[in-house]
Amino acid sequence: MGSAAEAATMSTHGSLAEKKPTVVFVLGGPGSGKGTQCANIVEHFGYTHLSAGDLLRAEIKSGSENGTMIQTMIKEGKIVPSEVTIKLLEKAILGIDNDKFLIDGFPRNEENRAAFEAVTKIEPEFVLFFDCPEEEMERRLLSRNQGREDDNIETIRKRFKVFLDSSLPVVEYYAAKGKVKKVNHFLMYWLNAYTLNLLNLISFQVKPSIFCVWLSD
Ligand SMILES: Nc1ncnc2c1ncn2[C@@H]1O[C@H](COP(=O)(O)OP(=O)(O)O)[C@@H](O)[C@H]1O
Ligand SMILES: O=c1ccn([C@@H]2O[C@H](COP(=O)(O)OP(=O)(O)O)[C@@H](O)[C@H]2O)c(=O)[nH]1
Repeated sequence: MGSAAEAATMSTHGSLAEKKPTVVFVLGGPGSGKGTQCANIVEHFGYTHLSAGDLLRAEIKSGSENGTMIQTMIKEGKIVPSEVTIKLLEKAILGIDNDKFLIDGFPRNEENRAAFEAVTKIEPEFVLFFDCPEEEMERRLLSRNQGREDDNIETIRKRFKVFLDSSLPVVEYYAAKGKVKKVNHFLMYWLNAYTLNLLNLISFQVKPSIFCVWLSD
């Protein structure tokens, strides 16, 4: 289960490939601020924010047949099989009358990435990458207070490892294609004041390399 080829053959009604929305992937470690900044971005620009994690948590709540499996994977900090997450993303995108989406927290590994491209034929416009040190992410997650079952120190450590081993290679893949706009945590401390700069980065499509000089450590 879960290969890109298998995902490509699953029923997708072909509609996402037809809709061809603009997609921006928002990536970063657990607690790096993806959700927080997506909320800022949608407030000012015409994007719809889709959090893959929120879609999976809603699926658990809905009592679907996959609910128990998803719950176990999230508790363990593991990555849910691509076909499950991609189906939820597809359903959400097709059900929303917009053509610009911020996809937050996906793709989380190479297999997610390859399966999404195989199924949807969509390449992201670019990737917004929130780069934040582990100790800062840990501090934030432990005080996030959203009652999440995975915001405990044991699962957090597992999620950090999965991020380093499986998710960073996805960022590197897109960086090699010149598609990554990196925002570092020093900027994020000031992000409320600097939100407009972040938004300009998106709306004017400034070359990532210029911003990497400005934004990175
Ligand atoms: N720049 C920041 N400085 C301090 N705390 C932040 C910052 N951005 C987000 N947070 C807080 O950190 C926690 C994790 O942020 P969140 O956006 O949920 O991260 P992610 O979606 O990447 O897991 C939240 O409680 C949020 O309020
Ligand atoms: O595409 C995704 C997105 C999320 N998850 C699972 O959902 C959890 C929480 O992800 P989310 O993006 O909501 O939170 P973050 O870890 O970034 O704080 C992850 O650890 C994974 O177990 C997943 O399997 N695939």
